[in-house]
Amino acid sequence: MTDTPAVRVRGLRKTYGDTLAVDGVDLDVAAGEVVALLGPNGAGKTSTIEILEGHRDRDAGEVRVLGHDPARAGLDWRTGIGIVTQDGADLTELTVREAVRHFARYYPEPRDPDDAIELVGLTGKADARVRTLSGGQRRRLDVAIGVVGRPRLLFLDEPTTGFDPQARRQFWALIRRLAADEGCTILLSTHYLEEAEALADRVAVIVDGRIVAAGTPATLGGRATARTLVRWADGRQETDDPAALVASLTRRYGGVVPGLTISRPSLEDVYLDLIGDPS
Ligand SMILES: Nc1ncnc2c1ncn2[C@@H]1O[C@H](COP(=O)(O)OP(=O)(O)OP(=O)(O)O)[C@@H](O)[C@H]1O
Repeated sequence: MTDTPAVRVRGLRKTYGDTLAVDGVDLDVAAGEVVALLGPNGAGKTSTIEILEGHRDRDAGEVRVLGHDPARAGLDWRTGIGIVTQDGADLTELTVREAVRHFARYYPEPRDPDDAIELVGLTGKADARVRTLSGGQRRRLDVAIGVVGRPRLLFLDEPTTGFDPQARRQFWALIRRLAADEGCTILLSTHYLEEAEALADRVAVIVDGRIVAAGTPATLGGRATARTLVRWADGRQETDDPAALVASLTRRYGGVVPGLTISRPSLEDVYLDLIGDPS
């Protein structure tokens, strides 16, 4: 990692008419880091990401992406960035290989398009027309297009929507490889808590256009220091010292404690708490 952050955002604001979509977001992403944006529908994740990509204007705030303001940055800057949007481009009549080749031409040192297709597991569909792909296969193509230019910084807006569980695991492996082997910085949004937990060095939770919590998946919202819930066949207790409680239960039962489970709040528990879910 270098000292210059890949992304530095201060006081970002964006309104659409009367809707305040982004309300004073501060965000730093260090070079080489994987950061996940979490938040309910309409929280402002896509608006934030699209401003960082240079695809949307902002109303206020400082934004630096790879050291430049995306609202004014040139072609050189753009070639350092990979983008996977929620919608994807309209490529229906091209084949998968033609589509990836087309985008590879925009970059000075692209990957071999066939390598990018292989990275996302679409080799068997390289000659298929884009319109014939399933939803999950189409999303994989979007990811291939996002990484074909060997970006230093990759934006992924809900990249695994529609993926089957195996495809999601393969995608996670790809993201880890890009981060670990190529030093690629990654900012992604996702609704899958397990995806954030599997991939992100840090997560930021956005609600109503504001970041309400940020931290590592293990520590977000005080998760690491939250009390442990110990449950057994005929009781339950929250405790700071689960080992002592289990030892005393073991003595009480004279051996195996029936129905014993020990749990900390999951990332999903913490997240639902942060977004104010009453259930
Ligand atoms: N082009 C637009 N015109 C008007 N309002 C918009 C536009 N784009 C977004 N909004 C509004 O801005 C708010 C934030 O939307 P945004 O798409 O950034 O949220 P999000 O967190 O990405 O949501 P999701 O998880 O559903 O993708 C929402 O209230 C949305 O309706």
